[in-house]
Amino acid sequence: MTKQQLFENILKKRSFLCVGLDTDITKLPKHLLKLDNPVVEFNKQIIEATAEYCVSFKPNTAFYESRGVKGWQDLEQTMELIPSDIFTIADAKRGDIGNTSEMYARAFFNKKESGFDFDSVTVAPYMGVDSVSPFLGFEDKWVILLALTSNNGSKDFQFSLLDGDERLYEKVIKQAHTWANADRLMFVVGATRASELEIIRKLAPDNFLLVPGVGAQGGSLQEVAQFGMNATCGLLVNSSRGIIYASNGEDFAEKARSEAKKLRDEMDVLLDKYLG
Ligand SMILES: O=c1ccn([C@@H]2O[C@H](COP(=O)(O)O)[C@@H](O)[C@H]2O)c(=O)[nH]1
Repeated sequence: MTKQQLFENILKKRSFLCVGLDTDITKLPKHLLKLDNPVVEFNKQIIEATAEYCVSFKPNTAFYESRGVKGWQDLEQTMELIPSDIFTIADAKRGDIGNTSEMYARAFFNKKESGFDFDSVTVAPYMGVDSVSPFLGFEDKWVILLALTSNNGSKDFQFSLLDGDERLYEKVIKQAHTWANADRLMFVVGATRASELEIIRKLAPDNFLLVPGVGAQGGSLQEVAQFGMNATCGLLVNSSRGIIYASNGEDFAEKARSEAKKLRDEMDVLLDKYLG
């Protein structure tokens, strides 16, 4: 999917919501556990209930990898259920020496070999250009590079001051601009770091930002939009637990739908306010 197509979907749906499919089998509603494939059934109902209100789905691969072969099969079946006009993110946080990164890229982008055809994958920048460029070798696919993460531990390294008063996350963003342009490269910025968004927008005026951390982690959607929105919206705001576990009863899909709609309705107002 191109940047323009993503922006058109945002305008059409009046939403920049990304629903996180972080499906933990221990948190599923009890009535689903009797089924042969509870994770896929749960995801199917969540996708059907929320697709109208979001422009992206983001399975965090850890929730599937932790269950071995069955988890990978569930992820593959889940991906088949996502409508083709919705942007997909493999939140896998990969990156290794070049030839290994090439294998990771094939795992998420080469459907013929692996069964997966994600639009994008999250990548850690720490190992540098040769660890990221294999992902960029796949035409029309996106790299979403970790810049400033939402967790407390982000302070351990990402805020470190380098020579000339530059912080490590700023260097990541600047350097990454020499690897790819805003048509193929997004950055992860936590919603809990909204105060940094003004600086980040100066460094990355045109890039989409994937912003996790609203909902369960307490980040503010209003602040993210105020400081982070650009002329093509430039934001994909993720909520996982706040939507998919809104209820663990038989009404889980209905409750997920209302949570997604609530966020979409707020986004609609914010799009009016900042994009006109
Ligand atoms: O900085 C980061 C990077 C990734 N994540 C991931 O996003 C979701 C957030 O889930 P919630 O339930 O909405 O808190 C999850 O998959 C994280 O691994 C992040 O939170 N922060």
